Amino acid sequence: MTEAQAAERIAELTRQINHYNHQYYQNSISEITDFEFDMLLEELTKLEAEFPGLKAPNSPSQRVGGTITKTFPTVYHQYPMLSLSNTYSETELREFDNRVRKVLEGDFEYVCELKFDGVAMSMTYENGELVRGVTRGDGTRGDDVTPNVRTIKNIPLHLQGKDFPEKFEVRGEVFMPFSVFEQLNKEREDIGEALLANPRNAASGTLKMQDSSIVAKRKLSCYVYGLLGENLPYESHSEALEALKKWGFDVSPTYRKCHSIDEVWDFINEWESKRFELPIGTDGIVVKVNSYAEQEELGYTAKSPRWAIAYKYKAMNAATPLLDIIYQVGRTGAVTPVALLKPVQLAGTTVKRASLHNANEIERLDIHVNDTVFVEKGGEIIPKITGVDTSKRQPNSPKVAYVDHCPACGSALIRAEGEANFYCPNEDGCPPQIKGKLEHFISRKALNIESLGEGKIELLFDRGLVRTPDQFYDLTFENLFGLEKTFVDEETGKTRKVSFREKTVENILNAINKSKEVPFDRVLFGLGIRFVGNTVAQKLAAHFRTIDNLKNATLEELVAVPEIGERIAFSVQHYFSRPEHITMIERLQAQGLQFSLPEQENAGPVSEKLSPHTFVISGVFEQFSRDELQDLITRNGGKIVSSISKKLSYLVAGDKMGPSKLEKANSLGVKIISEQEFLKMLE
Ligand SMILES: NC(=O)c1ccc[n+]([C@@H]2O[C@H](COP(=O)([O-])OP(=O)(O)OC[C@H]3O[C@@H](n4cnc5c(N)ncnc54)[C@H](O)[C@@H]3O)[C@@H](O)[C@H]2O)c1
Ligand SMILES: [Zn+2]
Repeated sequence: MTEAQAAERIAELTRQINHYNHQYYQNSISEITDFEFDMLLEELTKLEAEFPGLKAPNSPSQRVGGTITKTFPTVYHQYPMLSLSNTYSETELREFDNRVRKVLEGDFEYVCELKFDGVAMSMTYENGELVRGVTRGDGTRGDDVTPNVRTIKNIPLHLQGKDFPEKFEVRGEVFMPFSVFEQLNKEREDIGEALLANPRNAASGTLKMQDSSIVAKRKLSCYVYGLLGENLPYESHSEALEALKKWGFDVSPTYRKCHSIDEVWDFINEWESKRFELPIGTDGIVVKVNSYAEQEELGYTAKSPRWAIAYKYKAMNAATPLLDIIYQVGRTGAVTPVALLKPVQLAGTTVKRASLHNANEIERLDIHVNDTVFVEKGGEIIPKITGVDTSKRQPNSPKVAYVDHCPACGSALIRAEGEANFYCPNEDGCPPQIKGKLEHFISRKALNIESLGEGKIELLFDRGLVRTPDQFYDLTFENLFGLEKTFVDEETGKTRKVSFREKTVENILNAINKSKEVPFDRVLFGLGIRFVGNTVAQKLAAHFRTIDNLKNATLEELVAVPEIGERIAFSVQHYFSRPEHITMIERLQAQGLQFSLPEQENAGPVSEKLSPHTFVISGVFEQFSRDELQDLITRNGGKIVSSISKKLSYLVAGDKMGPSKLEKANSLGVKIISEQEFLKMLE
């Protein structure tokens, strides 16, 4: 390669790596696999070594890849948060060991730890109290996300015992367990939101959220793996880990001291498949020299310590022919393509299907009919297609054409601007949407009609007994008794019989009757309005109190509710614009379902003290949730508005208010008051 060719290639690699870094760290999106990314970076590093004159001082090979955001306060790290050099090969791991042994004399120890796949976090403690949580950012400066870190249950706010240093920093990995991730995606699918790609991206996206109460619901977790500070009384990494455990931190019990690189290699082999049994994602092993004095001797490069290396496992993948693509239609009409594959063994399971997410993904992968594709199983349960083996492509094989009509009802599909998914617009006439809506209505968080599981809904639908939720309430013993159907599982060929015996029918009718007591917010959730998940339903119910108020709300009134954006507001209005929906709600009301919050809470204003003032509330408050505060304002004659304008009477500012809001209020001369000052107004 000539120098000119190298320069061109370096420029191209730099551009690509910067782009993927930006997507990964700023937007929590992986456009390519970690392995592909690491290969690009390795290629760049090698070229720069060969042509040192072409190495730019700010090349991505020289810098930690992350970025800081503009939405959180920026904090300088006391100790830089570096990256780890990484390798996928045993040879390079042994080369690392050789380099270490050249510097250190005699025997030394390594500590091997699992590399949990999440987001690095720096936590500072003073006098035993958590005072700050900061992301890695660009390594020098990170985002101060303390309120979000406080919501993580296994990060102690106060330390146990007494023998901890006055001030120190702990490093750890914040991650989302698989079970939480799957539940979150299920909820997102339920309300028609785009699915999150993997638990790491979900964890990093969650930490960047402005509303800590939502972060708390996401159930993040943290394993700590490092201690830093001045004059600490520990001589090695493993001693520090033991101390951290004593003070109440969660240190994964999986680490091990090793006395040679062979022992390290054994540890790596041992976890290669065992890691899949863990409830969280891991992508490798971190090998660290144990003694602090020896770590200092080895030192650092600009980007990573010389005393540690990450051995990364290659994701398990296999090549297999694509047999077909089928299109599933969900409750909200979203169409999801699923690849049917020639069965192939992967990480101990037989894979027959893989998710393709959406039309963009098929386009990006450039899949042609009959292609041989690569499937990969990361930690996630559903395998994914990561690429096409183009060498096996049959000549003249056409590109896969995405369906343009609903496979279930034949309607022409639509795609809203900026959305990845196609939708079937036939919301009240498309069988999978109808069945999906019925299943949603009876689900536990909605009307909770136990004993009407999936197969039974299908049976009721097939017999023409129930098409809309109000028809559940017309069902009688005679309708149901004796109904029967045998289902065949497509995958396994096993059959399952659903039958309505006397006891079953009684249970169902009881549950239907009991659902009339389910509170308004859950009924609202059960209606299955797109983008109205259970949290949104609670907020709407608390704010509007009755279905009539909600139905008649203007767009402006809807977006004035905290957390309700235009997308939700439009969807709510669209729902109530359909006469079929109004008729159905009226029938449900006539059956006695709850369409308002109880009377006593529904009392009118308790005072007119705040009239005729307008309020915007922003940030997190000490004594009240935002909903409570908002309720307090309206019940005392004040009015909540959505945006800051010159006419606004007060901005009630809590902790962690966005800087842009503050700036706007200041520039318009709006009066800014604290929670305390606000409470004074009510005295
Ligand atoms: N797919 C993409 O588009 C894309 C883009 C950018 C980066 N990446 C991936 O991210 C990697 C670079 O990220 P990085 O610099 O954070 O490196 P890294 O994630 O490979 O290693 C450093 C990080 O490991 C984590 N870690 C987990 N367990 C640890 C332990 N026991 N001890 C110490 N650290 C531990 C820490 O968060 C630390 O910051 C790349 O190698 C690539 O795989 C992917
Ligand atoms: Zn359809």
